[in-house]
Amino acid sequence: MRPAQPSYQSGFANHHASEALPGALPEGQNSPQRCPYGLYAEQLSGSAFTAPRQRNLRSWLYRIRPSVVQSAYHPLADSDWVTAPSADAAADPNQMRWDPRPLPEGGVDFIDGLLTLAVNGDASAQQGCGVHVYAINRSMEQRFLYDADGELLIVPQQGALRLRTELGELRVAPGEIGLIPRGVKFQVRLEDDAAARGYVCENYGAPFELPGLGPIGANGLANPRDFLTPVAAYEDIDGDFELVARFAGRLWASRLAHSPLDVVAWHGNYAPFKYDLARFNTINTVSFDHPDPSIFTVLTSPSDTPGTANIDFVIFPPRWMVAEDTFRPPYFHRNLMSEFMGLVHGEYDAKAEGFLPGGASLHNAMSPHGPDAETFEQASHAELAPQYQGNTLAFMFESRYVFRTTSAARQAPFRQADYVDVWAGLASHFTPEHR
Ligand SMILES: O=C(O)Cc1cc(O)ccc1O
Ligand SMILES: [Fe+2]
Repeated sequence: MRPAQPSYQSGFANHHASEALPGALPEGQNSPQRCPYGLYAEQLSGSAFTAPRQRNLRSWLYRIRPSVVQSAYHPLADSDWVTAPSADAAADPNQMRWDPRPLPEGGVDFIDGLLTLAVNGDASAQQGCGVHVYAINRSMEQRFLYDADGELLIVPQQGALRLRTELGELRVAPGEIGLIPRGVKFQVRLEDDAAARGYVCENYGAPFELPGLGPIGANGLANPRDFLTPVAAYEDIDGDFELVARFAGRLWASRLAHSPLDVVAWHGNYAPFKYDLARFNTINTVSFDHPDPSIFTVLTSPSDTPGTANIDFVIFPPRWMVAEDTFRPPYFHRNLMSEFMGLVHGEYDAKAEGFLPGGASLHNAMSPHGPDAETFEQASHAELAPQYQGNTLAFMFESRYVFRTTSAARQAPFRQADYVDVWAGLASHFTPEHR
């Protein structure tokens, strides 16, 4: 009943309808007295009932057993997963950078393999996010996870993942992203490779949505139809299963005697999705100067202040550089917003070396950053022919809230202690006697 290769329905936050058995979806209503095939109806609400229609999120799930059929929750031991606010997390204006986190030894699954680098805001207040890196070499078999604290934006860097969710299955490979909405039960399996690594933005705030396009017009950036949501798929298996809940910054576990992936049909607009970042319609200057990276926004989680995101998810994809008489790489910068960056593959145009695929950097509010000395030197003298920058895929989680790093991030052996020195070679070239 569960597919070898997943099938998808297209469209961002569409009102989808899907059934794995013919006629499993009730017609014309949500809660008939008796559901087809003896299924139970269960609503999953991703917004307040009274959220405005454009922001209202919910799906109706038709499942073999309702989710209440589980044991009591009991707390699990703490892991490397940290949630804001946390006494362990410290605000620090220092620019920070990390090498790729090493892949694990022994069997480590997605829950155990999640390590938090930074958090901001307050999960219980539905503000801010957690930034994690996962490094795993084991599939989740008998255990499942849901996150009550936020949605999970998963950015694989190495190794494809199979995200098996209540609402169907997604295959997400490096160069793609996957999103698991708050509360959706799922498990992560390794698809082809023995190990996998990537980044996760655990968004405590408003769910990610497509940014407004303003003068760009009706099309461009991430187009809605390229977002893919799974079709319904279920398994009817008895056994000993663990359902792990992330709740208010702790892990809890409940036991089930059946697989929680027992949703035979569902309809609604609250569902997981994937997106291939290669589908991003990149828009940039064809004249001069370096536009602000907001032109590369894939998804935004708005805050209560217009235009000032809880988190923007921004990518730096392959693109042509054609700007004339321009310093082409990212400019020197101090920003109200705080910038966490990762690299999926290739090179990032502001950093000649040291920012590696699987690595990360953090430039907190108003901390200066920008091209390293070598990049500045090269780009100041480069011949400005049209140039295709093909070997690159970087991304940024940009937030209005200062990122607080975990002690594990600050003390990590893979942290680059000397990062600030990448700018030390920027000497004065000031020549008052020559323009
Ligand atoms: O590398 C960075 O810091 C991100 C970034 C990229 C860019 O093109 C312009 C500004 C900016 O902060
Ligand atoms: Fe910046």
